[in-house]
Amino acid sequence: MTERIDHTLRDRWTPEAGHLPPHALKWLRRRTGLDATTTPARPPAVGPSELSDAARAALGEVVGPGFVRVDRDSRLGRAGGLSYVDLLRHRGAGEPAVPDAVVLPGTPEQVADVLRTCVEHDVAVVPFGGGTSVVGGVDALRGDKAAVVALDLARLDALVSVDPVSRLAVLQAGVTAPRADRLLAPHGLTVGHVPQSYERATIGGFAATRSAGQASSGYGRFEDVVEGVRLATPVGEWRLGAAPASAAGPDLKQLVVGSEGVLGVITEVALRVRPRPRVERYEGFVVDGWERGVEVVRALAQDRVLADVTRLSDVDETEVSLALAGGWKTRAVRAYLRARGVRRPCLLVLGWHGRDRAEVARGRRETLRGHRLVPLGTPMGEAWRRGRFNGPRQRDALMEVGVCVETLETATHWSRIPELRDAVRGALVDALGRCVVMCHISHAYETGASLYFTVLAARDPGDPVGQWRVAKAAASEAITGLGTISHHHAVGADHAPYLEAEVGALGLEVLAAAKRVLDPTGVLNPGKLLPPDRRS
Ligand SMILES: Cc1cc2nc3c(=O)[nH]c(=O)nc-3n(C[C@H](O)[C@H](O)[C@H](O)COP(=O)(O)OP(=O)(O)OC[C@H]3O[C@@H](n4cnc5c(N)ncnc54)[C@H](O)[C@@H]3O)c2cc1C
Repeated sequence: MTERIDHTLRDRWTPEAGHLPPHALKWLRRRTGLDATTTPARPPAVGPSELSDAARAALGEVVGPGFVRVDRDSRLGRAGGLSYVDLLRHRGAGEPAVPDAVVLPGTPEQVADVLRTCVEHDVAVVPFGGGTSVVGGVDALRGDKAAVVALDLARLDALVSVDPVSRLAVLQAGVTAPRADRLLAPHGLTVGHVPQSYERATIGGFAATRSAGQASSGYGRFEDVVEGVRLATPVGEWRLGAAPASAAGPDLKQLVVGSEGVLGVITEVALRVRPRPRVERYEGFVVDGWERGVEVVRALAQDRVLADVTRLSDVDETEVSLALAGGWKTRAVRAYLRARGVRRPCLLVLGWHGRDRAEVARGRRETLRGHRLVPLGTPMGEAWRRGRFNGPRQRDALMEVGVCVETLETATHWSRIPELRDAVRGALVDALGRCVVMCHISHAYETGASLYFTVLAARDPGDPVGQWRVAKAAASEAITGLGTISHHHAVGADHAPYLEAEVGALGLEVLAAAKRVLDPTGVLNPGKLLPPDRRS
């Protein structure tokens, strides 16, 4: 293994502290009423491991004793994901659920043996990839089991095979996204999957959550690029994906993709890969008004000429981007937009990938044909590309100064986009009072699009977790019936109560039946995906 993510860092994204410039702080005070008094972080309490000596010894026999860890840092480092509430818990507001041990198998066969051992010893198993879940997907819940372990897949980090003729690559589940690109680069290939959690998230995690990357318009969502899966379950191994397309019954592979570790542990994924683009071009444009912007993106999607990256910010998100950037360039952009008569600027970032300049130019021409957009040029597009992984660092900086900052997402059909956006915005504002709610579309389809919300409010120092829980519940209620409870963050523990409204009681029965077959004793990821009364 050539690299490891430092999972001990759970109260922020990276070791480097984030930084907010004074003008941004001033703007935040004005818009949210923030007074910037913060409660100092305190490390959470960690109780003793409840894994029995017999279970620990048996797991040690499978993976080697050094790969069963019960020390405080290892356990705390796999306690929960990286949502705002997770970060709060690791700063001392509420207690994270801490696994009794961390188990690090080195091969798919060891994963299968770990599962059998956990069944024998009544131990719950939480599959853990990059640990970037923002929906409670890796919360160390034990359900009705005697103990719970985090099954960290970091050692499954190899490129298994490449078939350049078929453009297929098989990667082990613990390979992180940057490592996948590095492993495929010598073959001239890429997965093209670039979510904002790119730096930490894994191939297995993407498959388990039906992730969507920033270039999903060009490369597809993750489930579109999964050609096959290898799944370890307590009752045996399951391999799926014999051909590029098949009429051999329902697509069972898609039952595994998105199963969030409740049906089995994905150990390998066969991926449809593409030639690495040699040329990438990103440009910024402005559209006057959100409604107009939505019309443009819908037309691009329905005419099948979306750029590989297509991202439309609403007026508030555009305002925040400009306010946080500050400086003379921002003032110049504002003056330019005023001069062009733009009253409600909405930033549209478009990015094209291709083998050469000619291909990129062709794609650009097709996208822009017939649309009158106000150009901001490549500097604005490039600035977005450079900063596209900065969100989590900005979140750390905002948390440092006492901001409640979180995101949530959904998707719906074009005809319902205005209603859904208004409903979610309204619910968040009602719950939080003075706050900033921003929204963007970054995944568009012929029939609809995702809506991604970012919320900024002054943190309630008395009950920060409760403050967000109330707002999140209000937003989830608003989404129910209008859109999906998750376009790409998945269900986890947080959205499980809302799944029935989306897939129906029969849908839950089908999932529960699959779980009874593959995980009869219910050791796999208790409390996730299926609501509590449907798990067994
Ligand atoms: C700052 C930030 C930005 C994000 N941006 C995006 C984005 O742009 N697009 C997007 O789609 N998501 C995004 N996410 C959410 C998250 O990164 C994705 O859900 C990602 O797919 C999770 O990958 P992971 O390896 O970290 O999985 P984990 O968080 O470790 O696990 C996620 C779920 O999958 C299960 N799981 C993990 N590995 C396996 C396996 N091998 N077999 C079976 N089950 C498994 C876990 O038990 C858990 O339920 C973001 C998260 C953060 C914190």
